[in-house]
Amino acid sequence: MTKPNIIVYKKVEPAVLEYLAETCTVTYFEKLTDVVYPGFLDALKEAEGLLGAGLKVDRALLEQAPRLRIVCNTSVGYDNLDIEELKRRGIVATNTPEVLNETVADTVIALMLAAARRIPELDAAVRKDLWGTEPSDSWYGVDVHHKTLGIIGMGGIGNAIAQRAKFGFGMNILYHNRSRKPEAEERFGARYFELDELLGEADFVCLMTPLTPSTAGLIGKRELSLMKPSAIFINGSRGATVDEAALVEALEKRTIHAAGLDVFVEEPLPGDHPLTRLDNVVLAPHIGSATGETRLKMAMLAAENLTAFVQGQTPPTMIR
Ligand SMILES: NC(=O)C1=CN([C@@H]2O[C@H](COP(=O)(O)OP(=O)(O)OC[C@H]3O[C@@H](n4cnc5c(N)ncnc54)[C@H](OP(=O)(O)O)[C@@H]3O)[C@@H](O)[C@H]2O)C=CC1
Ligand SMILES: O=CC(=O)O
Repeated sequence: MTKPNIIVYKKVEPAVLEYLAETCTVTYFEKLTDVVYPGFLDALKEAEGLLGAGLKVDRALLEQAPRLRIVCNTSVGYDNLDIEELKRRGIVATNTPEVLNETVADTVIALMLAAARRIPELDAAVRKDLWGTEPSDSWYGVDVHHKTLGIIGMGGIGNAIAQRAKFGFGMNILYHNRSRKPEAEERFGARYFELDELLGEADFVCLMTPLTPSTAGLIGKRELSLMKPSAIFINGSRGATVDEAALVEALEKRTIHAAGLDVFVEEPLPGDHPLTRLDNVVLAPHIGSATGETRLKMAMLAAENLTAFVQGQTPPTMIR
């Protein structure tokens, strides 16, 4: 029996490619910088499966992919996929939930600590030989422990953040979500708040929703104005859940204290972006899940989804 042609468009471990090659004929692009990347459109014409993350899979792309039957994201977020259009065409889509929860929560906590204790700024000062010349109180930060954390989006990752914040740092947990989460209320003593009330109460506001029509621009000028002047805002979701211009203004005018950001409207973030000029923001290059161990698990889960599908089974983490 001939093996179905598939495209892997993101760098994955050789073990993942070997596993896929057992059931599929793989065309591999380590990094796809553009859909007109040499050879990609030709491969797309024959492809029955696509595996990777971030590629915008919309009607225009699907017009170029007449044989496509499955799209496997190596990410939990799937805002790159036009799900309605895929469904209309009977194409299955999968993502990688759960396996990255702990790693992304570590990143979010790292951003909270780095922003509160000004780690990147002070690292730079030490390297510039300023230790000993600056008065020590100019390097003071703010405490994280026992403060109030407001989590917007109490899903898999939100819960892993709450776990760390509650039991590691003794924080008081508030949350806002599309639906109530009795288990989180029970486990972390998390209290449900409407969005505006949460913004006014929290010392740390952490945004962890998917990017959807209902969350695009969820945090804008008005929402930023509701936060405390001492608030630290963390975005681990997607850049477009926040009005970035309004966030820059709030940080510049210090109407909020600081921010820690892993995601941006334009990625990679341009080197001359206004955010890069601010010393009260910690910037990370969308590395929430980026450890070797977790990225391997994510790629393997995507590969298992694809393999199950070509073998006539239901993929384990199908988007419904
Ligand atoms: N920075 C990074 O590297 C990473 C970023 N992410 C981002 O994080 C997102 C969340 O991941 P994950 O926790 O696994 O997803 P989950 O689906 O487990 O959780 C998302 C939560 O957001 C809630 N939610 C959805 N829409 C709204 C809304 N309009 N208002 C309030 N809450 C809402 C959901 O509510 P309900 O329970 O009612 O559905 C759910 O509880 C991903 O979609 C991705 O965009 C993920 C991984 C890494
Ligand atoms: O941003 C990463 C994801 O898994 O979603």
